[in-house]
Amino acid sequence: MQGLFLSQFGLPSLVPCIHNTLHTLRHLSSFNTHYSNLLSHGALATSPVLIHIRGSRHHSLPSLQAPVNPVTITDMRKYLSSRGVPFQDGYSCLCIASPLKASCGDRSGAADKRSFGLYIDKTTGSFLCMQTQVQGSWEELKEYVALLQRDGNTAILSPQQACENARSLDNRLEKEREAQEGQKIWMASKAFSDLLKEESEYVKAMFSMSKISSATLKKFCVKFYRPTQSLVFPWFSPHTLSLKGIKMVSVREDVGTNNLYTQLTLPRPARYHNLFGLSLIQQSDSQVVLTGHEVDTLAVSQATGIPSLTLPRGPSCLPPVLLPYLEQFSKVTLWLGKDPASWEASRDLSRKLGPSRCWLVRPGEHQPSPRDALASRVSLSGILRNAVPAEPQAVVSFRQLRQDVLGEMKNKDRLAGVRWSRFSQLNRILKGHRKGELTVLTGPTGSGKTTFISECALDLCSQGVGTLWGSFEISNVRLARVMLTQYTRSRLEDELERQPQLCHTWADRFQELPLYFMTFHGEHNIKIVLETMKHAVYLYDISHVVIDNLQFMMGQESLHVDKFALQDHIISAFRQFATSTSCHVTLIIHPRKEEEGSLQMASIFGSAKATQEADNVLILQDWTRVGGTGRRMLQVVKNRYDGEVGAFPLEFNKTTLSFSGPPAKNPQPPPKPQGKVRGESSKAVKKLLLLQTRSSLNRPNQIKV
Ligand SMILES: Nc1ncnc2c1ncn2[C@@H]1O[C@H](COP(=O)(O)OP(=O)(O)OP(=O)(O)O)[C@@H](O)[C@H]1O
Repeated sequence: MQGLFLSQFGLPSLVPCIHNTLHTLRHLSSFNTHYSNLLSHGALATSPVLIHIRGSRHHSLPSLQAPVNPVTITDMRKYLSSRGVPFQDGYSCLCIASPLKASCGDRSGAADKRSFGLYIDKTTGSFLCMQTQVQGSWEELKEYVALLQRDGNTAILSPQQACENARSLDNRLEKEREAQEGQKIWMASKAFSDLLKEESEYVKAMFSMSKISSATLKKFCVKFYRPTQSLVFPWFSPHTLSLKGIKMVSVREDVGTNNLYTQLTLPRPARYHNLFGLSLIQQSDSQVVLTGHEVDTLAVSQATGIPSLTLPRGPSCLPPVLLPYLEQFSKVTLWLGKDPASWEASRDLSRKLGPSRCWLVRPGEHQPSPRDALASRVSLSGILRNAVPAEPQAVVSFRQLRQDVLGEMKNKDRLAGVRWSRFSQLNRILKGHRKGELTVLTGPTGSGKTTFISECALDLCSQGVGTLWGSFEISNVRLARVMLTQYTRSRLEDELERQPQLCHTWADRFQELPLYFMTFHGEHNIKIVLETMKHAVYLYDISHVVIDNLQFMMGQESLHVDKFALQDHIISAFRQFATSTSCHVTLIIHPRKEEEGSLQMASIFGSAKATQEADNVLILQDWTRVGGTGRRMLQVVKNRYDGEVGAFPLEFNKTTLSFSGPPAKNPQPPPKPQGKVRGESSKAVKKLLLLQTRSSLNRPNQIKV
């Protein structure tokens, strides 16, 4: 699967490397063949997550260290013009008549002009042919164009060729397996019209969508799967209208009035590229409302009649492969939720979509989420009319800033950023991890800087913060091994022999984290690193980049360049990157020299530029150096957000390689990711359970999910 990602987007220097990590662990404790047998006989493939791992385990990683050779929009335009290929300049894509053609005709009759275009992503050059669904890199597209011009004809692909063009056999089989599972669940799910009235009402209440009419649910083909009490949202191919996948959302009762929901997609999230509602879009539609949740789309559509689509993985992620489907809209309104994080996300996503056509709904007391607005009878059309343009203005008055200022005052805590779950003392001082900031960490050689920042970043990543590592000093495999140990809070290598299944269950969960690694090792040029970071932000919605460490970017430059000036230049570049992409950058910098006593702000290598540009400066103090007991202390010496500084002790645990909390006595697999939903439904869950036990409904055969 990782291979698909890489070839698909032509960015081979970003690889999730859990495969290698397990490989290393396996060697460490002479991992036996028993586990492989279990896998090949499918004994572990009881859940979609395991299916995914089973498939990916057999893949070999693509070649690392391939050069990043980004193509610019100017290059693309020039190339197409020089080849005499007419193109349309869209918002985020260039559109050409596709040189590819599927050998099977369009069977649905639903195809329109849009379906025959080939869309080229203006940022990456990767393309998507709507009719054949072939995706590829800019280089591959150039090959197709050359082929077309040589033969003077359209390149005819069979559907199978089309599939194989972008996917390995393993990948295809895995995908087909997932699709079959999805199909089974879909077939066993009930349309709302087939539920008893009482049951239908309770299900709606359970999912806080009492005001969503049955007609709307029918229009969007939403179903209910009784065995797991889940809403099932379909993913239809916009071209053939066949079922490509599903998203299941389930509610679990929580203490108090809140419920927890779990979400599962088939295919799994990395491949779930559904814009829910796309099959209902007409060619003539020129405006759309983008939401972060399916029920919000139902609410918008029902209350306003305006076409609405849901992002596949919540408010903060828009895979670029979906951009071609949004090209037809000259007005896109982003209404992603009711919290400040959704507001930030909408501003970030508007950059991808082209800000000139984007309008943003600012969350506020009178502007809740679409689902809540419908429930409390607030006019959704009115809220949409209040949307503000996303295009930044050069000069503004307080009148335009007023809402933002008041919003910041009201949501002070939430704006402080994502809070660490493992480092409460860091929350006390820094308040949270905020987008667009630059953090500098220093500490004596070997004091544990990498280990500490690895745990901090992992903590955030586990909460959904897309993270990209640039580990220039230690290999990605070693780093991922440290992270996996920190994630499980146990020595997994000791468990591999006794409980291989448990280890792989942990690895499965770890693999689902939004975590990526640059494959640069040793010294590298800052320009290439920055280019890779920019691409990662665009492709994977990364919001935290860790660079370990700055010194590895210095050696590539000419010997004649002044070292301090060079470092200043690199720091400015990272600062600018953080600001322009809204991405947090954490930069490890070695201290100036081995100084006696504890380190100070001035101990950081180079001029004062690093500490001037940084929003946060952290020092990992080694107490042994000042006659202490060997413990470490983290000192926050700069905090631009609210000025609070301070220090707290860090206790290192050698078993778990962690600076936080005790080791797990019996490591258990972590719970699946969960989120909170409104509390309307706790009672409804109980009632539904009662109703289902009492009623004489015939339950379909349970399918193991
Ligand atoms: N507080 C600690 N006490 C003892 N060992 C530690 C501590 N913190 C980290 N280590 C161990 O020390 C080794 C080096 O740690 P790490 O690579 O994190 O240090 P570093 O400061 O990043 O090193 P460098 O200066 O070379 O970049 C690792 O094996 C790690 O497990």
